[in-house]
Amino acid sequence: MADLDDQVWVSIDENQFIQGKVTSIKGTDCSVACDDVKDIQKANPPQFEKVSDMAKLTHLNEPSVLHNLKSRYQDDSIYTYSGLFLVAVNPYKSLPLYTQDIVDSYIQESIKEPHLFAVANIAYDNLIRNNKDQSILVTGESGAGKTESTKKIIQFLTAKASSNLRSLDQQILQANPLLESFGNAQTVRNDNSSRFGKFIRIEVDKAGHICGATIDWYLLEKSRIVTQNPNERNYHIFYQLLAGAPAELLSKIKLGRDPNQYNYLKNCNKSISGISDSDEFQKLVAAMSIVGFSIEEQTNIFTVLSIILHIGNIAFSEDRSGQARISNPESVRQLCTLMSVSYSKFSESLISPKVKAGREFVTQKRSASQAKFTADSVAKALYERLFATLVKRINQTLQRQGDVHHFIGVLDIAGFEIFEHNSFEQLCINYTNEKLQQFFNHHMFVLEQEEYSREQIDWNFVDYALDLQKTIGVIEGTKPIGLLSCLDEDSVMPAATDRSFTDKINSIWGSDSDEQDNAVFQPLKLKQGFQLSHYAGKVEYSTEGWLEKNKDPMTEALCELFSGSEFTFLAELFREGLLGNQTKGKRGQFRTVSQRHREQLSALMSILEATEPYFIRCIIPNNEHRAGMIDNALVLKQLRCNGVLEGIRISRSGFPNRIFYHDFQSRYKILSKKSLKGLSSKEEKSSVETNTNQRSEIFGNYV
Ligand SMILES: Nc1ncnc2c1ncn2[C@@H]1O[C@H](COP(=O)(O)OP(=O)(O)OP(=O)(O)O)[C@@H](O)[C@H]1O
Repeated sequence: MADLDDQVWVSIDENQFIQGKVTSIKGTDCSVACDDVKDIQKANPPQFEKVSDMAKLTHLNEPSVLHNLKSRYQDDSIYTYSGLFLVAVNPYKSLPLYTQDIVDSYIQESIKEPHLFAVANIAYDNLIRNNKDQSILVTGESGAGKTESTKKIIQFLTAKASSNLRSLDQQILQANPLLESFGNAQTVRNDNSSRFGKFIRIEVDKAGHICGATIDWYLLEKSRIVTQNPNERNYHIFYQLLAGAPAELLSKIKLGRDPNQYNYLKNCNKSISGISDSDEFQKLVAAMSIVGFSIEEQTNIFTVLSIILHIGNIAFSEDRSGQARISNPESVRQLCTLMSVSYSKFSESLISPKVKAGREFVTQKRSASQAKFTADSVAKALYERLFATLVKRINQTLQRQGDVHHFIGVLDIAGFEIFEHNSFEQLCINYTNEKLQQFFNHHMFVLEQEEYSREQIDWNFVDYALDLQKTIGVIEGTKPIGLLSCLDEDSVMPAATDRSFTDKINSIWGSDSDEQDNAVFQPLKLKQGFQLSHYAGKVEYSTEGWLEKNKDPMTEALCELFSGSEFTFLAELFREGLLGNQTKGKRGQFRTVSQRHREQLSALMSILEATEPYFIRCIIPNNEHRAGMIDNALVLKQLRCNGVLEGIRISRSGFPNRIFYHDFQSRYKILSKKSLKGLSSKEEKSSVETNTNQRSEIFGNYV
């Protein structure tokens, strides 16, 4: 409880706090100089104003954290430490924080202010000192600044640990425009939104120089190829190609310049204000050359993009019996020439495919909408495979001969998502974040434990990683069967539907036990779906379309057709193992999206667990993309979702403050009976111990 004249925070609703001063205390009643209070939390003394590490705050509560971030942000101090986290608030304006001079200052450690460079610098130094791999985990919601932060970390590392080969540094930096052209798109939240997650490992040799890099990618948003919201766009590359490619190239790959000619591009935005797609194309081609793509390879890649756009233009009609027909056969013939596959086989696989029934093959009749669905699936699969090849090719260039001693990995992955409508994609991303948060909690636990035993302090610290296990168990568990395994089972059952899958998981996880109100899984009463409690909050998932979303869209016949193409680049896209998912499962089916994601995630977690991690939390300050403005509710929501508040909760359950003996002496010497002047550091320590033992009622457990 607060004392007279204390500065306090008063909550006026869940997300708003105002500062006040205690004016009188009578018994349990307390008057504060402000109105409408619900809850009071202590404010910090003035010397803590704008502290660069919030772990130092005497009162570590939500309003203090928000106030501190906000007042620093107003001074353009966008980076703040919060214990193990570096919090980065998107400035939405260009700040002079990333010049070569600033890079040099962080390398020389002449600036102490929180910064991405400071984190990267420590990671590098620890790699050398501790002889251990390092990882920097950057998360945040869309538009929060993850990709920009990742680029800056890599900029710093290439400067600090510059390779002996200048060309390699350049290639690492230039891989980015390539990834952005093919993996980023305009969305309502961000004009340059990454639609995939990535883990970039910067590899270092024994001498401490960069000797290579490897990029892993996760969960590319394939649906965007086929449909986009009206205020968004398809992937940048399509617009860049149409706007910037020379006329001869376009004519060679059978493309026109106008995006309105293509179904996959015409129903959404065509341009982004302030961006020239044509200039971006020139930059892309330059980057492709630096990364080592030959002109032939570039043309092959652009041809596949043309194929995708033409697949989107295949028009289907139906005859009287409901059998699909291709109504623009001439254009589809041209498309087949571009693909170097037989027209009859291709059209058959779309409108009347042969499928295995027992030992025999039977011809299936397809409606126009079914045929369109298959064509769209082919386009999506082609794009994903093209993206996979591109990254694989970049990795080949970035892998140098020479011994990789250790790496610093930078993970740039979407943060926790709670939308109005949450589907399979949100479950995958939230599951990933749940695992990453568990990793963080466990790491924090281990560090605390080490610290306490070093200081020989009695402790009873809980491993908060276990809190998250219940939810993770529901998603990935095996007993009785987790959501994802259940989905995989149903995805290969001919008779299963989204409804039957939902009923099944509800009956497994949503039993009517006494504990049901507290259970992490709850069936939804009014909708087809379920609710899951994540550390960041409860999320309702709708299960519509999950079976289709989870299946590999390519049939065996289509894979065979493409892998037999004379256009070898296209055929190679269907080679075994490209997506790591083509090794067939037990029943001869292709791997599902969920299987692949679980495998990738588990590989990622094993890598991360063997590293020393650093955590960067990017925050979007407002939804208007405006500089200098903080939306309290929005920022608090993110601090909850990204684990910063969870981290604070955990620190508060231990010993929240750590003060050097010397600082402690100067701050509290007035309370000591003895003179504490001129003590050696050893004496300082013992005098702090004596004084705190005597006055534990004053210091509580703060030291
Ligand atoms: N440090 C920064 N300095 C200046 N502007 C920034 C900075 N960080 C982010 N921005 C601005 O915010 C925009 C969005 O940032 P970014 O693309 O990095 O977000 P993101 O978190 O990666 O989003 P998504 O998940 O959608 O990919 C950038 O295009 C840029 O305009």
